[in-house]
Formats: sequence, structure tokens, C-alpha cells
Amino acid sequence: MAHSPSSLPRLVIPIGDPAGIGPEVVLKSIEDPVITRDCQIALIGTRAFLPNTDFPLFDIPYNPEKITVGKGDAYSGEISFLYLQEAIKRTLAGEFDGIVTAPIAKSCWKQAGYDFPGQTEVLAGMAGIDRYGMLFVARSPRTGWTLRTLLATTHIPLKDVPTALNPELMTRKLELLLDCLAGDFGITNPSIAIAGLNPHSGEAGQLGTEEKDWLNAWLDSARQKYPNARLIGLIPPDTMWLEPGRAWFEGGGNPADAYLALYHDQGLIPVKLMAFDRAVNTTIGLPFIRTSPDHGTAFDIAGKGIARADSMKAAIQLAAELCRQRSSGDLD
Ligand SMILES: NC(=O)C1=CN([C@@H]2O[C@H](COP(=O)(O)OP(=O)(O)OC[C@H]3O[C@@H](n4cnc5c(N)ncnc54)[C@H](O)[C@@H]3O)[C@@H](O)[C@H]2O)C=CC1
Ligand SMILES: NCC(=O)COP(=O)(O)O
Repeated sequence: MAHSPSSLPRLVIPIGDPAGIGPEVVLKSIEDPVITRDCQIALIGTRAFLPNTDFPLFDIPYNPEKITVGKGDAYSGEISFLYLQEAIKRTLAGEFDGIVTAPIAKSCWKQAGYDFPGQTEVLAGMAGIDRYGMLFVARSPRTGWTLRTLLATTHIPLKDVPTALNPELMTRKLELLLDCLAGDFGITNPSIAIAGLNPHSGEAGQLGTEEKDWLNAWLDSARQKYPNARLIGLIPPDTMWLEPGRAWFEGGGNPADAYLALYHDQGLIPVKLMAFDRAVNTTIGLPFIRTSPDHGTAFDIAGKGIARADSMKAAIQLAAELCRQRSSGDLD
């Protein structure tokens, strides 16, 4: 369905931690007409951090003199939290179809008294949902192939991963992924590769027992429950990324439609190695679209004008694409 300008997807962008590169990558992105031609954009921020932009701005006044660019603190954490909250409130009220969040620093939120593992949990909490997932989507500029990686667990210490994982959680994440592949990407008979937890997927229990104790049995039952999906695994975590690596850099092969990684770095090291600057973090399961770049606040380069905006641009484009898909049933 073609959109008239007034029916283009309405996206709101909270500009993230003003001490980081958020404002810079937002401004660089919206200066690019290719990025803004297919959506309507409004910003949530403070005018002082967004000079010379004509895009609509919900201006939340803060004292820019209290911000040290390159050094996040409680004040920048407070501001970035309230920008996000404002974006969610307005989206839940129906003013926007989707939110594209610029990066925040979780440690600065904590200093400001907001103890959340990330923006995902604030979005889910305010939307009143407990079924949600963190999916990274990246299209290869070399081959056009799309890498989709869902994390079963996200921002928890590594030592807590084995106890956080259980059959109910795995089923919840798999169902979210199946719903998202069908609803947002039009893939109704997907192939999904699922990683083991331990080296060599436990080597028959010699290098870890989670696979033998329950993961293999869970996968067998999931195959019965979801016959439309081809569930591949448990794949040893190190070899899981060979096929997507080939598809990303060379094309061809037989990559899966999506990859289910069991913990943060198992999924994000390969994603960032292949697709830093390209990958988009999207929260699935929300009643609205939410995307974000895959990078963080990059305090080390903030204020230098050298931040690359490609991941932020990809986040805006994907948000617009997903909004269109939801409203029309077509995916470009
Ligand atoms: N979407 C979000 O809100 C995210 C927030 N974070 C937060 O960001 C903070 C910093 O995290 P780090 O692990 O240091 O990751 P980071 O992504 O901020 O930085 C990692 C490295 O990549 C470089 N880099 C990042 N983005 C870049 C860009 N657009 N252009 C050029 N170079 C870039 C940085 O200079 C740094 O050397 C943490 O507090 C973390 O929680 C991290 C990832 C995502
Ligand atoms: N590693 C991804 C990340 O830190 C982004 O998390 P969130 O703030 O989107 O929850």
C-alpha cells in the first residue's frame, strides 16, 4: 500500500544520553533525505543539544552546561531516561507508530536512580508486557542477505545464564521469534538455528550438562510442537556462525532465517564482528515498533564529530519498514 505523506509511519526519536554520540548520530541521520523520505520524524530532546534542525522537537529543557560531552553521569542519565519515558508515553497514547531510541548508558541511569538493565525493560514495563525479546537485524551491504539474531537471555551476568535458561523461557523466545518472522518479515516456514550453551554443545556431557539434561529434549519437543519451522541444532556455539559469516561476506550457502543465541555475547560478538555499523536492535513483542542502533554511547568519541551514523540510519529505515508491514501486510 502506498502511503501519502500524512500516512507515512510516524516515528519518534529520543536522542539518548546527551553526553554520548546519540545527538550526533540522530542529526547525521535525519540530514540524509534517503532516510527521512519514507517516514515522519519527531525528536524528543533538548534544543541546546539539537541546534539547527527543523524537525519537530518535543523540547524538554535541561541545563546544557551541566553536561560534559564524553562523560556520562547521573545528570545525563536522568535526562536520557526521561526522554525515553516521554517517547513511550506519547507512543502508547497513539501519537507515534514506532520509537527509534538513540543510545543511553545503563550505568548513568543507575547513578540517576533508575535501576534497569536497559531500554528494553523500560519499554516492556511501560507497555505492560512480559513476553518480549531482543532481536538484532542486519542486511549485508555485500550480499543483501539478512542476519537475524535473537538473544534468549540478555543483560545478566554470565554466571547467571545457566540458571536463567529453562524450557519455558526457550519456548517463550522461540514463539516470539516465530510470530515476529511471520508477522514482521513474512517468513511463515522459517529455518531457525539454535546454539548449544557449552563448548561443542557439551560434548555428550563431558564439557557441560545443560544440553544433555534438558536442552536436547526441549528442542525435540519444540520440533513436534512447531512442525512448520525447521529447527536446527543444537549447534556448537563456535561453529554456529560459519554459515551466516559466509552468507554475509560471500553470499550463497544455506543460512537459516534466524539464529537463537543463548546469551548476550554468544550472539552479539558475531553480530558486531559481521555487522557493526549495520545491525539494528529491535524489541519484539511490543504493541508498537521499537528499534535502536547496535552501538552504545561511545563516550570516547563523543563531541569529536566522527561517529558513524549508519546503524542509526538502519534503525530508522527498519522501523519505517516494520511500521509499513504492520499497517499493510506487505514488506518492501
Ligand atoms: N542502544 C543502546 O542504548 C546501547 C547502549 N549501550 C551502552 O553504551 C555504553 C558504552 O558501551 P560500549 O560497550 O563502550 O559500546 P559502544 O558501542 O558505545 O562503543 C564501543 C566502541 O565502538 C566505537 N563506536 C561505537 N559506536 C560508534 C559509531 N557510531 N561510530 C564510530 N565508532 C563507534 C566506540 O568509540 C568504542 O570504541 C554502555 O553504558 C552500554 O550500556 C551499548 C549498546 C547499545
Ligand atoms: N547490547 C544491547 C544493548 O545494550 C541495548 O539494550 P537496550 O537498551 O536496547 O535494552
